[in-house]
Amino acid sequence: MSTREPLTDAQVDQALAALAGWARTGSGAQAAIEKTFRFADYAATIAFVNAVAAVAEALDHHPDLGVHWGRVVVRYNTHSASAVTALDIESARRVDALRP
Ligand SMILES: C[C@H](O)[C@H](O)[C@H]1CNC2=NC(N)=NC(=O)C2=N1
Repeated sequence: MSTREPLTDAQVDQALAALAGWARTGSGAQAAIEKTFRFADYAATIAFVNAVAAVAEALDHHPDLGVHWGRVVVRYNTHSASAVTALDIESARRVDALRP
């Protein structure tokens, strides 16, 4: 199965059980996965954003990012599928791996 095929809400929830801090928002065509990361200062915040951008370019799969002082909200879904897909889950794993 392609990594850009839609996952059901139940499949998304099952995959997220292994990913700390990630949650599904919405369901069906509105489903996305989201996690908030916190940082001690703005420089660390932006360094993380740049690292996430590098992951996104490497996978050709790009999250919505909410960038705030000391806080970044990372949100993935697959636009072309109007769904959460295995590629979103893999992206979440790679973003988690950026943090010690
Ligand atoms: C041409 C390129 O592969 C597509 O536009 C990619 C780029 N990044 C993407 N990112 C996300 N989140 N969903 C997509 O469907 C998507 N499509």
